[in-house]
Amino acid sequence: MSGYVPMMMRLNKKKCVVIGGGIVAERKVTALLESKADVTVISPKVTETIRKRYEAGSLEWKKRGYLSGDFDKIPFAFIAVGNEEVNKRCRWEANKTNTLLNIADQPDQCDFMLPAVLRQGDLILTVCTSGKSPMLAKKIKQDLIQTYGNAYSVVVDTLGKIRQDAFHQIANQKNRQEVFRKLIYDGAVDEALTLPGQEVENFLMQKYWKLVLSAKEHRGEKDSEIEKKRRKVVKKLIIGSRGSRLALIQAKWVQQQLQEAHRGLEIDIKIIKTKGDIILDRTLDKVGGKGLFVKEIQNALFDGSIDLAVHSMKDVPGESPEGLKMVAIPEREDARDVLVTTDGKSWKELREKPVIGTSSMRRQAQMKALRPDSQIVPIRGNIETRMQKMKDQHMDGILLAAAGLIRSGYFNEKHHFAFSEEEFIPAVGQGALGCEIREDDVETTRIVKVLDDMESRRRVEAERGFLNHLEGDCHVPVGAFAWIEEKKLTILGMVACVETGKRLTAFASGEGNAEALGVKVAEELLEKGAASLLKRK
Ligand SMILES: C[C@@]1(CC(=O)O)c2cc3[nH]c(cc4nc(cc5[nH]c(cc(n2)[C@H]1CCC(=O)O)[C@@](C)(CC(=O)O)[C@@H]5CCC(=O)O)C(CC(=O)O)=C4CCC(=O)O)c(CCC(=O)O)c3CC(=O)O
Ligand SMILES: NC(=O)C1=CN([C@@H]2O[C@H](COP(=O)(O)OP(=O)(O)OC[C@H]3O[C@@H](n4cnc5c(N)ncnc54)[C@H](O)[C@@H]3O)[C@@H](O)[C@H]2O)C=CC1
Repeated sequence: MSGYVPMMMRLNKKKCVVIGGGIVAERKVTALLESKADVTVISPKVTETIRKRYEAGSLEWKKRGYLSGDFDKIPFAFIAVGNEEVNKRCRWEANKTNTLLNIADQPDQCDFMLPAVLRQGDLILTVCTSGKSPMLAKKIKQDLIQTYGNAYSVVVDTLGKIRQDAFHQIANQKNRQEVFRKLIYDGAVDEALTLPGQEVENFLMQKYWKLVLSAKEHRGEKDSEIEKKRRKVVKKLIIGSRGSRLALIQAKWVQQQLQEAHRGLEIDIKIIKTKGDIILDRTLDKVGGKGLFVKEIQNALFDGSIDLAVHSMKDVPGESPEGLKMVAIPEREDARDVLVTTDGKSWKELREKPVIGTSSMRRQAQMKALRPDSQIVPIRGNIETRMQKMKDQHMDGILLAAAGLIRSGYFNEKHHFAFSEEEFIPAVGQGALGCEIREDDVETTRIVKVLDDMESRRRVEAERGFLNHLEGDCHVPVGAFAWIEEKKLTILGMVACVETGKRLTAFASGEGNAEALGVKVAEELLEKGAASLLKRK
């Protein structure tokens, strides 16, 4: 038997008549209702399920046998009576009314037949044996579940979003298809299928954005006038940043990355002043230290004066407040701490009783752990001020974050000794930036999401899970460092004592939820007695 055209049909409100009310009719009715067809069942008796659907008002039921005239203005009819005489009359009438017919017990008289169906969300796999062996069709469908499991539903959904976006991003059809081809044939989809469900979308989006970016770079693509018109017009974006040199460097980096990803997008940087007088009139007095600049910039997001805030994740305490979200954690910079001296000594080579400048409890405690003889002096201000103070006050060294030095263009191996992350555990989120926006700002989400780096995000999430669980803040020497090797996330957490320099550490590895892994390490530290160190503020 041949000559079939497989079609996906949407029966929305189309009139369909089902003659017969047995178990086979019931199966057809179920399929029809799923497609929102306007169903009439004609049968003296019906199954329990059909009756319930009738009572619920989902279908019409004519409690009688088939009568000629039943197909009047009916485009589709299903006969499941099991009576050759009835089949014959139906076939004859359907030819006159141009009704397409399915006869459950006479494949050779069918205009169309129903396949066995496997659905994974919007992925629909159908199997048909052209009437030769419906049971085999059912078996093949069941076998297909092994290969096309649940995960496909998310993959299909995500590819759908990507494809929609690509129509805006990539005007040229060939280039667009090349991006799809790379995602689908070169392993990205296969890899996505091995990930936990909640990570699939993020993973594929990353791959997609990277392809879009590199394709544009390689071609040095220029928009033709027509392409420009086709491209969706995006509004101007305003990034909010603190005014320090480093903060501005970070904001400008984000600005540049976004402009590369979305040609023609206008982006301005607005400096948010962090003066005490502005703060006082907004009842922010209770938020101390680091949280202060973050809060102010978040307020600018809330009142709409900026669209995007660029934070150093190290400065962001706890979760985003309700109404805001950290939409992207870009690829993380070096997370290590650095000993800055005039001649690049390591901590071992420092003279006896070295004078070291730092105001961080975490750095102080760890310096004490390495060099119990060191004398810590407080030092504040931005990178430039601190380096100047080191010279003016003849300190032996100061402790700074590598990321800040690198971003500011100061890092120099001759003067700087970078600790390994294990010997000197970094602050939570050190070296990572966070892009925060209003939660309901769909357009900015779309624009900024391109910067999100899944690995960096997972690492930071683990570290923050750890910190939040300990309820640590900048007054307690807490540190954590997470890294990923062959998809496996490992986090090393630490709580230290400022006076003794004693460090308590714990670590855990896993592939599941990053935040939970951080919490696990925090729990372990609490069991080891971290609580007493945390209380001593
Ligand atoms: C021509 C067709 C017309 C149509 O109905 O559209 C048709 C006709 C007939 N089916 C019969 C029997 C069975 N049908 C099933 C099951 C299904 N039958 C379906 C479709 C079709 N069945 C169309 C062809 C599709 C194709 O060739 O692939 C499925 C795929 C879709 C659906 O109906 O929704 C659904 C699986 C749903 C699922 O995936 O679960 C089972 C198994 C079971 O129920 O477990 C049996 C018993 C075993 C056996 O006989 O093989 C008989 C003989 C009746 C008798 O012996 O008296 C006839 C008439 C004949 O062949 O003469
Ligand atoms: N296509 C398929 O997937 C399958 C088809 N079949 C065949 O389909 C037919 C129906 O199977 P079942 O639902 O199990 O049978 P069934 O005997 O349970 O149902 C027949 C239904 O038709 C109704 N009926 C009887 N005379 C009628 C008339 N003149 N007008 C309207 N309705 C009438 C009955 O009240 C009953 O509800 C059988 O011939 C069976 O061999 C069986 C299995 C699968």
